[in-house]
Amino acid sequence: MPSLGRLHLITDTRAGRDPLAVLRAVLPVAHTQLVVQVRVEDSATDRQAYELTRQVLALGAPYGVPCLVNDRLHVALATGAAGGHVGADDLPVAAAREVLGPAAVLGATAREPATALAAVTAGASYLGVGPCRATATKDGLPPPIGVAGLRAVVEAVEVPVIAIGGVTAADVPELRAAGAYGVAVVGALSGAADPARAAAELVRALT
Ligand SMILES: Cc1ncc(COP(=O)(O)OP(=O)(O)O)c(N)n1
Ligand SMILES: Cc1nc(C(=O)O)sc1CCOP(=O)(O)O
Ligand SMILES: [Mg+2]
Repeated sequence: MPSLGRLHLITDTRAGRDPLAVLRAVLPVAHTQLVVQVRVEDSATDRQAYELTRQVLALGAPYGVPCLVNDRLHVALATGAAGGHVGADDLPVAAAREVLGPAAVLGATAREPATALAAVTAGASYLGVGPCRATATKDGLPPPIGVAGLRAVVEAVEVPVIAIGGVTAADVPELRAAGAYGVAVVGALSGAADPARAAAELVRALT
């Protein structure tokens, strides 16, 4: 399996956002470290998820940027994406691994060491761990686990840990010091006045 990028851009498909414009801006400056995770609103149709994934794949291909699909693993398979990401409300990790096959990248959400270890045992190739900070991007999250919570997970597993939830470039040194391999962001890029510049700052902090 090729090495995982350290900057995971999660698509922002909320009203008023333009995930493909953000991706076009970010690709030239971040492609060496970039992974794109296609995440659509729960209300989106599979067809919408499929079309967005195809567009992301087309934009990322010249740069060799891998694309993962959140939740909807059939969309990952149908589009030839590199893999997927699952959490507590999605297919169990072992089932997701069965669906995607042994070569795919499979991320799983974990918030504490026990579930992290279980996810890795079941076949996760990386973990998304958070929320590290408070975030308005997603409703219904538990309280932030902070840097200490992230470190506890890092110490329990041997796969890359991707910190998520309210992460900005300013947080990266502390998260990396705690053992995070990389970060996953929505707002830090999608909400930036200049996404290319924000991506460059994130990559500089991560590498
Ligand atoms: C890298 C990364 N980490 C965590 C998540 C969250 O996944 P999940 O808990 O399944 O929640 P939804 O994103 O599906 O709402 C993620 N997507 N990516
Ligand atoms: C989709 C998602 N999952 C999270 C988790 O902790 O499981 S936090 C999150 C949203 C991340 O967006 P932002 O970078 O804008 O905070
Ligand atoms: Mg999910």
